[in-house]
Amino acid sequence: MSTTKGLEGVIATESSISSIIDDQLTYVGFTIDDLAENSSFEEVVFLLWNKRLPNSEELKEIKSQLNQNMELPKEVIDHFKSYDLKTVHPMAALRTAVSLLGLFDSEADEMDPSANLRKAVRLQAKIASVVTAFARIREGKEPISPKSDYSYAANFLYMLNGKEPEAIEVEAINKALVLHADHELNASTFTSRVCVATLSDVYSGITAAIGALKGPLHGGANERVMKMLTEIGEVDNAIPYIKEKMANKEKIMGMGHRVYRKGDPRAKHLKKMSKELTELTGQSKWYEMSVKIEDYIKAEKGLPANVDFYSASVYHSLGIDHDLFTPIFAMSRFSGWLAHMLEQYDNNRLIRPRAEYVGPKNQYYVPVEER
Ligand SMILES: CC(=O)SCCNC(=O)CCNC(=O)[C@H](O)C(C)(C)COP(=O)(O)OP(=O)(O)OC[C@H]1O[C@@H](n2cnc3c(N)ncnc32)[C@H](O)[C@@H]1OP(=O)(O)O
Ligand SMILES: O=C([O-])CC(=O)C(=O)O
Repeated sequence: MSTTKGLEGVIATESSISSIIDDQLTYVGFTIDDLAENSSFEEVVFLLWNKRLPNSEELKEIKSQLNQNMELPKEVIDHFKSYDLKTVHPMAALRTAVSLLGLFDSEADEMDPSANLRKAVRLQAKIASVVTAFARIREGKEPISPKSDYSYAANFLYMLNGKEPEAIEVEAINKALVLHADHELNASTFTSRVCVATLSDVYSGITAAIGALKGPLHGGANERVMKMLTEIGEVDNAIPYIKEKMANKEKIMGMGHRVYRKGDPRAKHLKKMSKELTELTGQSKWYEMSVKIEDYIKAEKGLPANVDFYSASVYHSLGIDHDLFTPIFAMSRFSGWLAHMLEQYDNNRLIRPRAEYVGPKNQYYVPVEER
C-alpha cells in the first residue's frame, strides 16, 4: 500500500455539482464569474440541488419556501438565552443549534429523496436565523423575524442589524454567498459525504461539516485574516509583519490552496468588493494592506490568495463581527453540503478507505502489575 498525505490528488468520488479544472470553478457547468455577476443566492441553491437553473416560477417558489421556513423553534432561542454566550464561538453555537434543530424535525430520519429535499429547504432557511439570533442574543437583543418580501441576503442583514439594509450591502452579501456555495470535495463537504454514506441523516452530516469548516486551515481562516490585518494596523507595517511570520514558519491566513496553483477564481470578485466597500466606508487601509500581503506572498512563495482572504475586509466593511465571518461562509456552504449529501444518497456506497499501519508489531501482553 502507498499513502498520499492529506489525500492530495486522490479522486474519491464522481460528482456533477461543481468542478475545478485549470483553476476555473464551475457550478453544474456555469462559471463562477457568470454566476457571481448575474445570479441570486436562491438561484444558486436551486441550481446546486436540482442541477439546472430555475425558471421564474421555480425561482419565486424557492425564494418563498426559504422565507417561510426561516422562523426558529422557540426552544432554540431559549437554548441560546440559557448560556453565557460571551465565551461561545458562533461556529460552536451553530454546530449545536443544527443538531438541536434535528430534534424538532419529525422527518429527521426519513430517507426518501423528497423528504431530504424538504429538510434541505428547512435547514438552508434556518441557518440565517440561527446565525443572526445568536449574534443578537449575545448582545442582549431579541431576535428579529424575517421579512417575506426580502431576498435571502437582505433578510440575513435585516435579521442581524434590525434595519433595512442598503442595496450595496445586500449585493455584497449575495455575491459572497454565491461565491462560497460549493467547492468540489473540500474538507467539510467530504466530511458531510462520509457521514451520510453510512446512511446517517442530513442533520448529522451538516453538524459534522460545520465542525470541519470551523478549523483555521479551512473556513476558519477568514476570521484569522481579519485578526492579522487588525494586528498589522497600518499599511506600512504589513510587509515587516509578514516577513516576521514567515521567518517563524507561521502560515499566512487566507493564502495558499490545495487545488489552485495560479489563483482562486473567487478571490478577484471579493478583492473588487473589498476595494469598493473599504473606500466607501473610509477604511481603504484594509484593502491596501491586503494587496501588499497578497503581492508579497505571491512573489516570495508563489502562493495565491484564497476565497477567505478578501472576504475578511468585505465583511469588516459591512460592520459584521469578526467571529461571524465563518458562520457566513457556513450559511452559504450549507447549500453545497446539502447538494453533495443528496448526491451521495442517490448513488451511495460506504466511504471507508484504508490506513497503512506503521506502529509497533509483535508485542506481547504483560499483566499490569508486571509493567
Ligand atoms: C475555504 C478554504 O478552505 S481556503 C483555505 C483556507 N486556509 C488558509 O487560508 C490557511 C492558510 N493556508 C494553508 O494552511 C494551506 O495553504 C492550505 C491548508 C490551504 C493548503 O494546504 P496544503 O495543500 O496541505 O499545503 P501545505 O500546507 O502542505 O503547504 C505547501 C507549502 O506551502 C507553504 N504554505 C502553504 N500555505 C501557506 C501559507 N498560507 N503561508 C505560508 N506558507 C504556506 C507551506 O509551508 C509548505 O511549504 P514547504 O513546502 O516549504 O514546507
Ligand atoms: O476546496 C478547498 O479545499 C477549500 C475551499 O476553497 C473551499 O472549501 O471553498
